[in-house]
Parts: sequence; structure tokens; C-alpha cells
Amino acid sequence: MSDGPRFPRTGTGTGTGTEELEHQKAAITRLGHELRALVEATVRTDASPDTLHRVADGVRTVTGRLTGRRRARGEIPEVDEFPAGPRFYSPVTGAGSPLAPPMRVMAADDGLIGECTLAGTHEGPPGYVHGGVSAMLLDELMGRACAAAGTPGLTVSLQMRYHRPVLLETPLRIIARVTGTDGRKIFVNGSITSRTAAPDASLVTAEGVFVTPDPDSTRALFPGLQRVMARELRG
Ligand SMILES: CCCCCCCC(=O)SCCNC(=O)CCNC(=O)[C@H](O)C(C)(C)COP(=O)(O)OP(=O)(O)OC[C@H]1O[C@@H](n2cnc3c(N)ncnc32)[C@H](O)[C@@H]1OP(=O)(O)O
Repeated sequence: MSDGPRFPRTGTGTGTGTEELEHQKAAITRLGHELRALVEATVRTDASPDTLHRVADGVRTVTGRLTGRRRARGEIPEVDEFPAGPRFYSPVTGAGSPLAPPMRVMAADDGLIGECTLAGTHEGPPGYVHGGVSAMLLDELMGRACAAAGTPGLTVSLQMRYHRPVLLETPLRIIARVTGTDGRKIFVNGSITSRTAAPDASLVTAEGVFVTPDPDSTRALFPGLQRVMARELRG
């Protein structure tokens, strides 16, 4: 892992709302980077039990510093651009999530492309990516492809085919493409390939069906969304 980007350490408290938000995003990104390094070091270390106990004590102390006000379940963080933009704590793309590789997402001609490299944190068979993690990458990108196409939806079906094991520590390309719609149903294809070894050979492919909830279901499922829209209307 790299040392990560350098960010200002604290907000000034005197900037505009936008500046404060940018400071917040930078701090979230920096902590996410350090936590990811901690998780990777944890699953790869050969340290002694004494060292592991000392580190566990230290981590417990650090955790204690983050237990002030917590977001309520379903509350959308102010830094997020939900549903179409970056989500800072997504377990796949979130700069602030220690679970996220994080996958970078880019627009392509006919869908979205994701890029990431996975390591020990996401291991399944020794040396290879966990199959559930491959499904998670694809589910996220395929869901975002629906939103990018103007038809946001939730996964109702995700059929995975694992053709070859996905190597750890190898740059990956994930592709998602909406292939059609039928009423509220959206059909999406996805694949994972290596960006370096045999980039044309799909390691994993997926076919998904996503459904746009009707307006009543959307309101019931995502009460936090109403608050975000009200926040944006207030400017
Ligand atoms: C911002 C991007 C983030 C990306 C995140 C990644 C995506 C995710 O992980 S989403 C989280 C996982 N998914 C979920 O939790 C969804 C759980 N499911 C639900 O809540 C509901 O099924 C919901 C709200 C989506 C749809 O419910 P509802 O509106 O009642 O749909 P319903 O009327 O049953 O079905 C709609 C259509 O879909 C079809 N359908 C439903 N389930 C399936 C299925 N498993 N396979 C195929 N078709 C299905 C129905 O047959 C129906 O088709 P038709 O209109 O032709 O009769």
C-alpha cells in the first residue's frame, strides 16, 4: 500500500460549509486509508501473542475516541452524494471504509468500469479473492450502473459464474453494463478480469436483475433520503 495522499489534518472551523465538508472528506479518507493498512497488517502479521495483546489494547483505546454521536441507522452522511455519487462508507467504494479496497469507478461508453487491487483482507482460497467479495464488487458496480443509466434499483437476483480464481495483489477491472429494462426491472451484466494477465479472459461473470422500488416503497425503505433532499433544497 502507498503512504496515501496528504491532507490537511483539521478543519479551521472558520471556512465555508463547502470547505468544512472538504476537510471532513479529507479526514475520513485519511482515517480510512490508515484503517485499511491496519486491517491488512492484522491479517498478514506473524507477531507474537504479547504484541497482538498490546495492539488490541491500543486499538480499544483508539476506538473509544470515536464513540461520540453516532449516525442513526439509515441516516445518510452529509459527505455522501446519495444515490448516484460517492458514498464514503460503502464497503466497496468508500474511501472511509476499512472494508473497501476501495474500488475506483469510472464512466465507460456503455456502463461503468471499476478498478481495484485486493490483498489479504479479501482472501478466500489461499492467494485468491473470496467468492463473496467478487459478488460484492459486482453487485455494487452493477447497482451503480443502474443509477448511472437513470434507473436506480435494488438487486433482486444476482447470478454468479466463477470461471477462474481471481488472484490477490493483481490489478482488476470490473465492468457493469445495463442490457435492458422491462417496467421497473433492470437487467445488468458484469465481469471481472485481470488488467495485466490475459485481460480479455473473464474470471467472474454475473447476470443481475435490479428493481426500482415504487415511490411508496422508496419512501418507506429510505426515510433518510427525504432528509437529504430537504437538505439540498435548503442549499
Ligand atoms: C447507489 C448504488 C448502490 C448499489 C448497492 C448494490 C445493490 C444492493 O446491494 S441492493 C441490496 C440488496 N437488495 C435488496 O435488499 C432488495 C430486497 N428486495 C426488495 O426490497 C423488493 O424486492 C423490492 C423493493 C426491490 C421490489 O419489491 P416490489 O416493488 O414489491 O417488487 P415486485 O412487485 O415483487 O417485483 C417487481 C418485478 O420484479 C420481478 N422480480 C422480483 N424478484 C425477482 C427475482 N428474484 N428475479 C427476477 N425477477 C424478480 C417481479 O416478478 C416483478 O416483475 P413483473 O413486474 O414483470 O411482474
